[in-house]
Amino acid sequence: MSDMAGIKAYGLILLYDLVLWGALWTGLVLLEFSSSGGLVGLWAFGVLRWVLLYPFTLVLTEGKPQPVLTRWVALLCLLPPIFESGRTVIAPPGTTDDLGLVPEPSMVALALVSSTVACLSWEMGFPDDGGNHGKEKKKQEARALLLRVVRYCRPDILYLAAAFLFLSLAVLCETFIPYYQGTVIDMLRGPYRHNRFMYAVGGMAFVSVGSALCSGLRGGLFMCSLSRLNQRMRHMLFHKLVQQDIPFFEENKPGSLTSRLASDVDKMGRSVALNANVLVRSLVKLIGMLYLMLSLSWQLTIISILEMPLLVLLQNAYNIYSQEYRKQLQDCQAHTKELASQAVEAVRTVRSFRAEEMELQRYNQALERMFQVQRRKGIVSSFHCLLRRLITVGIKVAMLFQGRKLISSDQLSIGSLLAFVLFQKDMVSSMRQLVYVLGDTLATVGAATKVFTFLDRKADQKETGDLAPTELLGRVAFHNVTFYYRSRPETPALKAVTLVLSSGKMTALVGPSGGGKSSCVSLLARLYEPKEGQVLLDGQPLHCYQHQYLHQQVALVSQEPVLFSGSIRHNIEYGLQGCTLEKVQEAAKKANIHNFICTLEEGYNTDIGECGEQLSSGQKQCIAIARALVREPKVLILDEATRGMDVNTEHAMKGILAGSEGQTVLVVAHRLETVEKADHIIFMEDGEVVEQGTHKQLMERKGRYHRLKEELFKD
Ligand SMILES: Nc1ncnc2c1ncn2[C@@H]1O[C@H](COP(=O)(O)OP(=O)(O)OP(=O)(O)O)[C@@H](O)[C@H]1O
Repeated sequence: MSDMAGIKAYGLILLYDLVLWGALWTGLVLLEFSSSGGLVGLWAFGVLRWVLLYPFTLVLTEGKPQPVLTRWVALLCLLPPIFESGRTVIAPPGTTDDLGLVPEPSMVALALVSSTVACLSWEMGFPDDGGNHGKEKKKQEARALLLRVVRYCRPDILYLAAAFLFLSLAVLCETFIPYYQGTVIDMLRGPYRHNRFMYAVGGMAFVSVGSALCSGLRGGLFMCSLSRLNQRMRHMLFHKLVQQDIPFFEENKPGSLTSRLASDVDKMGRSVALNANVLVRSLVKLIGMLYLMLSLSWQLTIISILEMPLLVLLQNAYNIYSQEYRKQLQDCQAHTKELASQAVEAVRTVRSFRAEEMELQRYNQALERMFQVQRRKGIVSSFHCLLRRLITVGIKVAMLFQGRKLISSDQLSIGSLLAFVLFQKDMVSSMRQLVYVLGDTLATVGAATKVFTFLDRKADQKETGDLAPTELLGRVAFHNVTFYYRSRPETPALKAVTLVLSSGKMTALVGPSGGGKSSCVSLLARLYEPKEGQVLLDGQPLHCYQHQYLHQQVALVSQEPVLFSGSIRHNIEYGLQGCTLEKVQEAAKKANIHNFICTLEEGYNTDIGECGEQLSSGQKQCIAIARALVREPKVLILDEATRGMDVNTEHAMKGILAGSEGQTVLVVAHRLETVEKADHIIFMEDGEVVEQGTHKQLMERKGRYHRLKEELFKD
């Protein structure tokens, strides 16, 4: 349905409803039924109105009414009995008028305004999108996302229920404050009646204190549930992140992942706890105030309500720009953060290449881009603010003119006008908040999407099995393994590699840089999955083994061992539960680092600083080796682990490599001695196994190994 056709349908329905309401009302008055019936009668009248109005809506829309139209019609008919039921419940006994079968005209007007405001607000937040299926799907997804966030709040349901209760009470009390203020002013003008004056002042004090108290409780409870939600979400997200496959971390920069954890989770939490808070608060307040304003003057109410559609239109236009700028700003912030952390983390490399100026330039460019976006966002925001103020002032002036007219014709008292002006101010801010909160909620859907994308992401790895044999020989076989890195889907890193690491033997992988040695190591450590072929441990594919078991049996010391901030002991026993100090010391002795550790004041409890920055690279490697050895692995992988060691440490390492009884050792080494001592040497080039055999055999063959030996293994 086009916009014009839609507006026409709304107009016709309203007209039909007026005629219907008039006819029913006249009929009942003539039959003298209008002043009896009570709540039941009101409900019956509402349902009857709907039964007559809905088929008319169907006829008008050829049987396909927009959901918003259906909602609007239902609200229009049912809000009067709902309001009256609410009023009867909260009003003190004996203070309500006798309810007739037909709702009062003011009640019908209130229902019309409320249903229009509610539907407009809903549409702004979650518009239904007729034939535009792509957009409609997006909106549905946004709705589903928001509902999903709400579902995550379930454990805090008690806090939230209490918070919403206090919120409603606070708002109701707040709504009555201007009303009592107007009453007090009117009393000051007329003859002084002590009891009534005290009653009005007491009422004002009561609602003011009640509102402050309930607001405080509401705020505390909301903040509490928000913090709990944040904590839960961060825990879940971090849990999910650490389970992801390695290619995922290559594709997603650490900066953006940590910003997901920190700011996006926070934004998402805010969208439910804070926005729901403002949403309910504004809605309850708006409806309450509309009711009181209509009871004071319907003409002034209509003028002040005009502000709403104008503000909605303005906000709608503003949201389109602001969302775009917000997204751009988020990207810019993430980029700037990433540049800064990259430069700080790699400060040694930056210094050694004298690249400070270049890094500064890159950072400045990123800052400049961010500034441009911020500036454009600021300009749009100022325009928006200006137009909003102009609308507000215009409406206020019109209201004052009309108010003066009503006072001079004795239709309104000065106190009522004052109360009205106070209500109007509040109503506008409630409407603004409502409109803002809907825009903001949609904007935070972006944050929720990012969080849930990670939360729902399944690691691109085969399901881990539950094999955990007590006896393991440690025989490794690569069977026709072909492997691609995800960032280079066209170039295979390994091409149909077939090789065997005999149990209890030491095998050396050698070859020129980029030959595929580290890729083999990564596959054996199950950091990646082969595209074709299999990596077998004792004849079983790696993924069939229990995760924990596999990483205890296959331990890796990588090219650049990563240590964590904390003590030396923490780093050696990393990932092991219940590891004794004796075992840690034993592993450290084997890795030839025990003596050094003993020279430190706090021994194994010495803090090694962030990423082990207080240690030399050789010491770091020794600790990484101890970390592997403490697991007593059946398969030990040393990927160029001899790099960066001093002569003593290197000698000690050779001892370990030679004397590792029953342990299958795979070493990617650059040094001649290490390779010569290996039981088996595999020469790799361009992702393929080119030659293999013992040192002697390969030297005799005088092939690639022999040719490369001099240059590659030169000391
Ligand atoms: N993370 C990665 N993403 C994309 N390509 C990669 C990645 N790591 C390695 N490669 C590529 O895969 C191929 C094999 O690299 P690999 O690191 O296995 O070689 P290598 O023999 O260990 O080299 P080096 O001795 O220099 O460590 C190379 O062409 C390399 O550029």
